[in-house]
Amino acid sequence: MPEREEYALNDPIIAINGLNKTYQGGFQALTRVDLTIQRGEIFALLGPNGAGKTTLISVVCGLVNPTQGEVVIDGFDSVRDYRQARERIGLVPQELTNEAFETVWNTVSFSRGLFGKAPDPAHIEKVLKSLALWDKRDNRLMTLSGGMKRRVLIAKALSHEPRILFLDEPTAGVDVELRRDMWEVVRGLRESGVTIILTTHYIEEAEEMADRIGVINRGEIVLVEEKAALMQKLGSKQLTLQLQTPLDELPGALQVEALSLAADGHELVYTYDGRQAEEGHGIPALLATLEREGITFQDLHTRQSSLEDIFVDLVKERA
Ligand SMILES: Nc1ncnc2c1ncn2[C@@H]1O[C@H](COP(=O)(O)OP(=O)(O)OP(=O)(O)O)[C@@H](O)[C@H]1O
Repeated sequence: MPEREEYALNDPIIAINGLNKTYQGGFQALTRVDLTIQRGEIFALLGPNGAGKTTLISVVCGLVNPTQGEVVIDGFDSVRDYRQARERIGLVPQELTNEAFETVWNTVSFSRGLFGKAPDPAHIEKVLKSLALWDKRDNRLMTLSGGMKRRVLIAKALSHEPRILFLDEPTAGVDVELRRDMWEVVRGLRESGVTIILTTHYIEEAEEMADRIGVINRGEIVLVEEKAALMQKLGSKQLTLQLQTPLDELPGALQVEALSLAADGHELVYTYDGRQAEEGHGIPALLATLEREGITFQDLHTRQSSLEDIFVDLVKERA
């Protein structure tokens, strides 16, 4: 393990190596998890219910001990150097666990104190302003809306100036508008230099926010990829041509894997990704073949597979 002094700025901010977690009672929630998180990125951890997302976050945050393996946070071991490691992390938990009768200001200031940090009203003010909570600073938590309560959780997590922020299902159960608000908040935090790891069920959220995406299923990381590369590699597109005259079957020249007839021969469906174009079966080649064969079409539309399709396929494959 690297000594703290040797830790370079371009080293990953989190390095997880060979992590296993077996809960008392014998349930293995994490199996050989290796994962690195780069400084300043937004990493989305996707997985179905019970996949191990919260367990993984809890181990990284030092709340749950690993059975095997290690986590190094900004150069500090999460077990051996617990205090230094934990100080670097802000955790926004899934559940709303606020003191109903406290004010926003007191709650957030108190959280900072829990990390042994000296009071810093200027920092608390900055955090509250960045989360649009400044006007509510003297309000009791019970008087806030659900969305504001969630922001208070983020403010608490940021009170001690962490470099890493974990958001466990940040927008579970909130309406679309509020979800978009939260995304703005998270983007702003990234711009201020905070590394962000979020877990989510909402594929749209990962698609919208993440620089990289990890998929966890049954305690194993089954994929980690740049979002753009993932979409390109696994995502496919479909071109549907509505034929002028229906076909009973595809002529020989069109009998390739990527092509099929649909809607009783009224539609020709072409499923493609970057590969077909490289192999000379791209759209121009298809259109040229159609012309040669005298097949005409009256309309067309395209559809791109979403991260959701990719995710469902991945998790299904390994079920
Ligand atoms: N304290 C515990 N003791 C025993 N088993 C546990 C404990 N905590 C979690 N588990 C089990 O470990 C597995 C992973 O749970 P975890 O909460 O990490 O999943 P998750 O991916 O966060 O799920 P969700 O999306 O539903 O929050 C589940 O099968 C869960 O029942």
